[in-house]
Amino acid sequence: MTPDVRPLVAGNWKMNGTRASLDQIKAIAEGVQGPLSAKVEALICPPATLLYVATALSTDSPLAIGAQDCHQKPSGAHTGDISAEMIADCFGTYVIVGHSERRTDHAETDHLVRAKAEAAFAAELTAIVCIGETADERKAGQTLDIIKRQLSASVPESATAENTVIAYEPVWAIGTGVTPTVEDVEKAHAFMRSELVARFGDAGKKVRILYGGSVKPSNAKELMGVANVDGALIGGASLKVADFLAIYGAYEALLD
Ligand SMILES: O=C(CO)COP(=O)(O)O
Repeated sequence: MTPDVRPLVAGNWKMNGTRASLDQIKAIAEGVQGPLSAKVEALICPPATLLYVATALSTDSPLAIGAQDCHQKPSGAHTGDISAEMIADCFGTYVIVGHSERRTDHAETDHLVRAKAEAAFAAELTAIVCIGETADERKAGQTLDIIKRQLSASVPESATAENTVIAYEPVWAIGTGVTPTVEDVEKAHAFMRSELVARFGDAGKKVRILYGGSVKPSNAKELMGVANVDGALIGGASLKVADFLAIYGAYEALLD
């Protein structure tokens, strides 16, 4: 945790969810109502097909809704893509950019991710910029080099603590049930913090840095308690209402 920074517990549903899953949005929207919501923000990023209805279902809840990707242009001949403006038009307030699955499946570069984050800012969305090393890069001892490069090249110059969230997701920890040690998470997050402060000054002290990769109810308290970890980006466990709410609820004990 970072002093005076409101943590963000975010779920990334990836390519999962049909209209039947809207009941889960409703349950999460209800589940995050309560005193903890003043201290911890909750977000679900469903697939784009559910975005509009999901925001309608959560209007009376502190639950925020976001998208998983956007195009770098506001509109135009880009079959199959959605723009940041379209997300804002559906009342989404966040968009994930540069997830490792998009970097791999769609060959997205740091340069493109940065343009997408800029598109998000132009539409007044908060961009969650994902970075993280692969297993091979880690074995080669390049973890901090990769983090440094991705952070510097994927995050726009116009980033602020309000329009930008960083999600550190070691690729080898995604969907594997394996997480880095607390010491490794602490080291990576301290490094990101120092890089952000060096580049953005005081704003860099307040940019939220999420950890993502096999976050579960059983490890949430330990991981969320690490210095400079300002929340979680959760894949698989965010598809289960009870698990998402348990991870969110881990902050009850941490903020006591
Ligand atoms: O990629 C992730 C979130 O964006 C993490 O996924 P898992 O929580 O399923 O490991």
